[in-house]
Amino acid sequence: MGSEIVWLSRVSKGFNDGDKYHQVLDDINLRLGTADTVALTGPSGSGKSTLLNIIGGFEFIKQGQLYLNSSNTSSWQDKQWSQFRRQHLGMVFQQFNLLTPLNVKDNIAFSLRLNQQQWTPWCDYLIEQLGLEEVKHRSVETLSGGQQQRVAIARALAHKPKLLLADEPTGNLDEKAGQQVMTLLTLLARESNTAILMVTHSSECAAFMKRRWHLEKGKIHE
Ligand SMILES: Nc1ncnc2c1ncn2[C@@H]1O[C@H](COP(=O)(O)OP(=O)(O)OP(=O)(O)O)[C@@H](O)[C@H]1O
Repeated sequence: MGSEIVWLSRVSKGFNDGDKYHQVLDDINLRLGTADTVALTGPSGSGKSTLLNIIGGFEFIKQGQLYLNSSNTSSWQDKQWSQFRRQHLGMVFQQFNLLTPLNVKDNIAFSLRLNQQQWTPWCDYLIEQLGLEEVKHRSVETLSGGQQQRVAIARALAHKPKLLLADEPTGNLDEKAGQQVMTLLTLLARESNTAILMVTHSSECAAFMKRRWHLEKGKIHE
């Protein structure tokens, strides 16, 4: 084993669909190294979100092994999963899961506090770079979809995670904002050695990542 942050070995996953079994991932092997950046593409329903959910511990596997930070997760209990997520994982999913009574700054500060971390100049930098300066004291429920997406991105990056899982992180953004987000993500990967696995349908966004994985019919092609 090398310095992978994520290693999947012979992972299969499927779901029962009525009386049929639908195989989504078929004997997948993949490695994501420190500071690796990967664009994950594939047709709708090919299993991209399922793969992210497995790596984040939201879907469990019965076949194959998942190693995170060189540790085999098959023996992990809830405690280890929450510790890994708090300390090392940033997630931007299609639903932003923001805390709606709170304002922008408090949403970011709340997730830092969960991990006993303080607000740092990096957080101010994120707010500025993501164009959230003017709305930072506004309740997130009053923001547009694109603004909420940028808050979700700031929150996911605030603790400089080792691994960022992002599902269409620029889906609600216009081209300029999308490019700014991609520039930020690449900067983060370089500065903090963060590995990024990002689902995207945009070839412009995919071009910011070093590698590309295409998922189709249960298999990953690089
Ligand atoms: N919890 C679940 N129970 C049953 N089937 C599921 C579950 N999660 C995913 N699936 C099925 O697994 C397949 C892959 O879904 P997934 O959401 O991972 O695809 P995707 O590539 O992310 O799609 P999209 O690009 O449309 O978001 C789909 O056929 C979906 O219906």
